[in-house]
Amino acid sequence: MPVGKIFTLVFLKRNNSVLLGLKTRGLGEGLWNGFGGKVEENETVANCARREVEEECGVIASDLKQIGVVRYDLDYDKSADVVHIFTCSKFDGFEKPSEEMNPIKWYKYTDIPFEQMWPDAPKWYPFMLKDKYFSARVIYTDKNTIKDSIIQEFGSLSNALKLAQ
Ligand SMILES: COc1nc(N)nc2c1ncn2[C@H]1C[C@H](O)[C@@H](COP(=O)(O)OP(=O)(O)OP(=O)(O)O)O1
Repeated sequence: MPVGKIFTLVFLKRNNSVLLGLKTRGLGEGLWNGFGGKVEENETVANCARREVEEECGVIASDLKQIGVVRYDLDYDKSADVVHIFTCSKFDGFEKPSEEMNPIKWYKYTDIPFEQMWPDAPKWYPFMLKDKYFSARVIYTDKNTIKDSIIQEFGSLSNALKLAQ
């Protein structure tokens, strides 16, 4: 399946909590997620991650670390999307909601609202929360149904990125 869109998704962390936002529009509307969006033309993945965090929750990320990648095969769309996953535990400014993510809320790692998130989230969040390098591939038959998935942990990011290609 040809890769269509490339996205970023960033998780700010503090005291065993992660900042999530409720998406108010577009892809994933009504679901809690990290902060991110489409990589623009002539933009690096890391610059996209930094820009989206500032646009969507108002802070400047200073130690962004890419830890994984998820490839989504969307059977219903006959296309595949790739989402680059980052974590960040140092940032400047105060987090605030935006037009696209409102409200925002710090969730304890033990209290994440998986019932109001994309169905794939519980599969790879454990790796993200532990800052383990990982690669995942998820096949959706429709927006609510996962046909198959594979998640693998790696010792380095470069190896993790290979599986998603
Ligand atoms: C298909 O499954 C998905 N699961 C999860 N957990 N997250 C996903 C999935 N598909 C996309 N995402 C993430 C990737 C991005 O962080 C957002 C979607 O970004 P959006 O479409 O809002 O991108 P923007 O560039 O911000 O869009 P606008 O042009 O509308 O501002 O969800």
